Amino acid sequence: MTSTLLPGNIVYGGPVTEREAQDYRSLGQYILDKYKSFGEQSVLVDAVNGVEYSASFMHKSIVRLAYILQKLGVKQNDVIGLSSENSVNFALAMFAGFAVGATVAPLNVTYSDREVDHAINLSKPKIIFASKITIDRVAKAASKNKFVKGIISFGGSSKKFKNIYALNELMDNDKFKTQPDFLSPVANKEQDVTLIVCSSGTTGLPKGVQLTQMNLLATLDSQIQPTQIPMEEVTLLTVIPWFHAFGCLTLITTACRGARLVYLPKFEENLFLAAIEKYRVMMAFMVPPLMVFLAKHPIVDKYDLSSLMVLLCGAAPLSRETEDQIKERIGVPFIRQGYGLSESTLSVLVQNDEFCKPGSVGVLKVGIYAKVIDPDTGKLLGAKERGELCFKGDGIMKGYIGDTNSTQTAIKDGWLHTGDIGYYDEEFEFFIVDRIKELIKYKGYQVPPAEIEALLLTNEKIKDAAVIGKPDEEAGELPLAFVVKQANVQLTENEVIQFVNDNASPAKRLRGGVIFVDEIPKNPSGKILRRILRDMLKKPKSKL
Ligand SMILES: Nc1ncnc2c1ncn2[C@@H]1O[C@H](COP(=O)(O)OP(=O)(O)OP(=O)(O)O)[C@@H](O)[C@H]1O
Ligand SMILES: O=C(O)[C@H]1CSC(c2nc3ccc(O)cc3s2)=N1
Ligand SMILES: [Mg+2]
Repeated sequence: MTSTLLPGNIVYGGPVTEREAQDYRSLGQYILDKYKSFGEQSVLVDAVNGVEYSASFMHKSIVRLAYILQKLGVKQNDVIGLSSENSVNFALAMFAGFAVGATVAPLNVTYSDREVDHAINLSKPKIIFASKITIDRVAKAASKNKFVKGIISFGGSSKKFKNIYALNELMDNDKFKTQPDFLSPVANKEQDVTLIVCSSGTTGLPKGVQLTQMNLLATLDSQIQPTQIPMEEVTLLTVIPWFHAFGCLTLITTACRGARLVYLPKFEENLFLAAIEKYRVMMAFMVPPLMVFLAKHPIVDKYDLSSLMVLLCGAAPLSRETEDQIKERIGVPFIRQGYGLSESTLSVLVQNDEFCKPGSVGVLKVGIYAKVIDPDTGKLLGAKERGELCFKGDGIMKGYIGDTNSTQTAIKDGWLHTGDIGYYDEEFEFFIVDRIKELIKYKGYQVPPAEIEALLLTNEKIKDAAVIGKPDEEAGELPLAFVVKQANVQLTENEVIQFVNDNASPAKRLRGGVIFVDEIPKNPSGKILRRILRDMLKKPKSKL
């Protein structure tokens, strides 16, 4: 399927022809019915302890937990918080929340006390699920906010909040064991918010992105088109956190497709590679730092990764060099980069067999419209012209919770303005350049840090790198690199500067210098936290 150009330089990914999820009464009902139909098939695998969960186990447990939530007073459109690393309980809690027609609000497990407080004040959950590692922070935040009536613990406890229930005790209680099935309330699909995901907070405080029942159901339908990547009965691996849009949406889509999803609660080098080998993983969800790990880390050679057929990568820029290195090193036949935002439910662009030029993020998914505009004038641009990417389609969020101003800036006439600069070529294949906010302004040139980072990563002595603009009175900003050296190598600032001089256009030279660091700060979905690097620059040199 190729995209078409509509009048006014609008690119269209083509119609959604398959309809299935949209005809259900709710997302919760769809997931329940899907799990029921998959019977004893294994659908989730905990790669840490090797426990496998069947679809019928998931169905039975979701039904029971849905009754429990109702007994605890959770009603349709009430909000349920969910603060946990990837675990079977995360999936059960989310799907049971969907079943009762509640709005599920996953919370980042790395949030500090202050950030948990910020996030729950956006979504105002009545009940919060918390795991052992988050319960103390959740309890503290709950005690300060009257709207939280109870916490359901996956393990562990806290003295900071009175009303804590243990999930296993609730589930074992005979009162809740009676019913074989659960009927989800009929949703008002266009209006009811089923998920509130927090944006990553890369450019500021995280925003509460409200996704409706229809956003999710329509996205699920777009995923079952014959042109999309098939996932039925495929073994997939994920370590992307489920509290993040990318992780959360891929958990939901794989659940509805009867895939076997092997998950890790956090990234651990050996465990990640061992899981691919042990479970003969065919597809893995990836973010660029994981791709760089596969491309560069010495221990990768110790594992049999021959089962890997597809790597699905998104969330941050992936360089064509890293892509090539992986193909050469482990011979993965397909690398499929995608591009999406919390605000777009899942990816809006993805590569396929036909459109997979190195460095591209692929073509529009079915049902999605795109346009590229001049960020200053708003003028519509054509092929090969760089500008702000805007998208329209069924997956575009309802809005940011409690923030009409930001919603109106982000969505105009139904078009989501992404804040990302990119372009499409003559075949309507898209390329991301960088975020508008992160472009370095050197003497009137716009320098995308992602391009310099990609170049630096091609250097064998460099393990990781990040580039920011260093404020400069004369030039505006000067490109400056933070560099992590590979173990046991000699590398000087001058060598790095020379390397860029030899391989990039003059505006990209590292005129701001090079700072060697032990690690590049990144958030759990693999995005470089440039604001932390900027703060480091402001501090006196001795503290670096
Ligand atoms: N394949 C990709 N290549 C480059 N950038 C990508 C890709 N996929 C996603 N992104 C980036 O991720 C962004 C969406 O991420 P997300 O919704 O998680 O939050 P965020 O934009 O990082 O944070 P915030 O909006 O809170 O500042 C996109 O706007 C884009 O900048
Ligand atoms: O649709 C797919 O097949 C995969 C390929 S990569 C991808 C992504 N989805 C999101 C959703 C949110 C976000 O911030 C980034 C991505 S990349 N989806
Ligand atoms: Mg954003």
